Amino acid sequence: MTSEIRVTLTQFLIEARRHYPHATGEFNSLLLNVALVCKRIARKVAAGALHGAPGETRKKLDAVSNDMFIEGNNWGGNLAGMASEELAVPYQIPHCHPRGRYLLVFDPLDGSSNIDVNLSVGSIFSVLRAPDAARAVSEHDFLQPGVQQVAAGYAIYGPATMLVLSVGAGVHGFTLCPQMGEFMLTHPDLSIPPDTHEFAINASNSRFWEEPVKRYVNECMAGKTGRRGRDFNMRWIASMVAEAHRILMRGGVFLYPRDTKDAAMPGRVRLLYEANPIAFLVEQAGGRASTGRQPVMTVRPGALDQRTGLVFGSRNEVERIERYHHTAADDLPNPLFQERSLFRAPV
Ligand SMILES: O=P(O)(O)OC[C@H]1O[C@](O)(COP(=O)(O)O)[C@@H](O)[C@@H]1O
Ligand SMILES: [Mg+2]
Ligand SMILES: [Mg+2]
Repeated sequence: MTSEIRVTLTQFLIEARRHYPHATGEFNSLLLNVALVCKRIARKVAAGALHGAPGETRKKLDAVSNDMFIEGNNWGGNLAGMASEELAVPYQIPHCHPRGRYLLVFDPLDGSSNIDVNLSVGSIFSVLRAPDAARAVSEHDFLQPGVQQVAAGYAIYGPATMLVLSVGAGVHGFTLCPQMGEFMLTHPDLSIPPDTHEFAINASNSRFWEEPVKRYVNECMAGKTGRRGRDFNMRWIASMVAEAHRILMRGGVFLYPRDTKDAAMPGRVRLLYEANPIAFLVEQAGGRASTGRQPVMTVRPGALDQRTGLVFGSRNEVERIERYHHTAADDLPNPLFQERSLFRAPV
C-alpha cells in the first residue's frame, strides 16, 4: 500500500521563502492569516440555512465574511491597510498595532447571490505593497495597476473548499482537508490550456453588448455550421470565482464585457477587488485577462470601486476577442451568418 505525502500550505510557503534570503516572514504570515480567515468563512458557508433565518443568509454572510477578513488580518503586523468591496473607504490598521509593508484588497464573498441556493461562492484577495508604512493609508495608495500585485488568490467554497494562490511564480491549488483542517497542496502548477470549447457569459445582457462581443458569441453559438467550424458549450454560474476556478482547472473563456446597460458603469466586475486578482492568477497560469482592449492589469485605477469590462481565460480565445475589438466594423462577419444568430443586432 502506498501513502501519498502531501505538502501543507505552511510548508509550501516556507519552502518558497528559501528563494528570498532577505524575506522577513511578514509576507508568509499575511498569507497564512488570509488562509485562516478563508477556513472560518468556509465553516460559515457550509452551515447553509442553519446559519440564520431564511432570506437573511446572503446579506449576513457578505457582512460576516467582511468582518472576518478585517479581524483576521488586523493583528499580524504585516499590513498597513485593507480595502474591501464591502467598505466605502480603506480600513486603517489602528495606530497601536505595528504597521506592516503590505496592503490587502478583497472581495470577502463573491457570487453571493448563490448563497441562498447552495451553489459555489468564494473570497478573492490581492496583495499590494504599501507605499509608505510610516503614515496612514489613503485611497490613493490602493490605486495601483494589477501588474504591481505581489500575490493574489481566492478561496472557493464548493463541494470541497480550495485555496488557489500565486505569489508570482505559478499558480497552486490547495484543498482543505476536513480531518486535519489544513490546506494541502493538491494542484501544483496550474496551467490553462490555450484553446477551449467553453465560454461563459450572461446572455441576458446580449442587447447591451458591443459589436465585437456579439460577433464572438454569435460565432460560438453557430458552432460547426459557422466560421469557427466546431461546437462550443456555454456556462454561467453568476459567481466569477467559480467560473475562474473552472477555467483554471480545464480552460474556457469568461466574458463580462463593457456594455451599454448602465451609462454610469462601463462593466459589472470591480477592477481592484475582482478583476485584477483573477487576472494575476490567470496570467500566471498561462492564460490572458483583458478589458477587450488592453490587458486588464495595465489599467491605472481611478477609484476603489471602479468597474471594468473583463474577458479572461484560454489565451487564444481572449486574443481573438481582443482582435475583434481592434477590427474595423466593416470587417465584421458574413451578414448571412448573422441572420441565423440568436444574438443578432436589431435591424
Ligand atoms: O449574473 P449577474 O447578475 O450578471 O452577475 C454575476 C457577477 O456578479 C458577481 O457575483 C459580483 O460579485 P459579488 O457577489 O461579490 O457582488 C460576480 O461574481 C459575477 O460574475
Ligand atoms: Mg464579487
Ligand atoms: Mg462580494
